[in-house]
Amino acid sequence: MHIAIVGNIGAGKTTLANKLAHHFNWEVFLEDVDHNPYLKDFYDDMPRWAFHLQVYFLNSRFRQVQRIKELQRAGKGVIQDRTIYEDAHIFAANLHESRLMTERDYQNYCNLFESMISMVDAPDLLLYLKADLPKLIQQIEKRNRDYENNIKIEYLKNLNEHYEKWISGYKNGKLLVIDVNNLDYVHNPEDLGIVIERINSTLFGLF
Ligand SMILES: Nc1ncnc2c1ncn2[C@@H]1O[C@H](COP(=O)(O)OP(=O)(O)O)[C@@H](O)[C@H]1O
Ligand SMILES: Nc1ncnc2c1ncn2[C@H]1C[C@H](O)[C@@H](COP(=O)(O)O)O1
Repeated sequence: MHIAIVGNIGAGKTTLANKLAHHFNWEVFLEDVDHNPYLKDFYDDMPRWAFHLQVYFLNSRFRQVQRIKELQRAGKGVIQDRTIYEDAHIFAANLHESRLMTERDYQNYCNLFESMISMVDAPDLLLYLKADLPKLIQQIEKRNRDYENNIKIEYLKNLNEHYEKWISGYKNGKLLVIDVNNLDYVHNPEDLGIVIERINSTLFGLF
């Protein structure tokens, strides 16, 4: 079983991924953030570092996909925090549309993505955490990563629009959309229970 959690920056993916991994006793795959050699530079100067960062994330996500396949073959369950689809359909597409990535770099990136995606299996469940801008801003501030302090509201808004468009056309497998605006699974166990019930019901038809 492979559940992938998708959603905008600060939506609560990592927090939920850890909680679900604990609940189901499955492996968790988190994003390569703390050791990412480009992320801080990217936030300082997006046009300069956009392509480098996208290639870095694409490769790290692709490696993750290979490790997830191995675990699945061994019969293990996996929770994944963010997917390779989001790199291309959300972040790279947004950088291109916002003219922060050149046409030439974007086409080069898309060709690379196309070569890789044929070797990627869709998750058994794509769990989209849908959050409005105030919730995202509040949670990004709460997390307080220094390089994210200058993220523009416009950037988050554009990413949210890309998420809505992508999710509305997602046909690769089961999809569960959870509005997290009024959920607090950090402090309220009942809220975590609601999410788990909805996952069980979507995956196994329970409840
Ligand atoms: N539903 C929630 N309610 C309240 N706080 C949350 C919720 N989800 C996440 N948080 C908090 O918001 C911050 C960002 O969450 P995180 O899981 O790192 O988001 P993401 O991985 O999507 O960027 C963390 O400090 C986390 O404790
Ligand atoms: N593909 C990406 N392009 C640009 N930025 C990205 C990409 N994937 C992740 N990020 C950024 C967004 C956040 O600042 C960190 C971690 O993501 P989070 O949603 O907080 O888990 O990396």
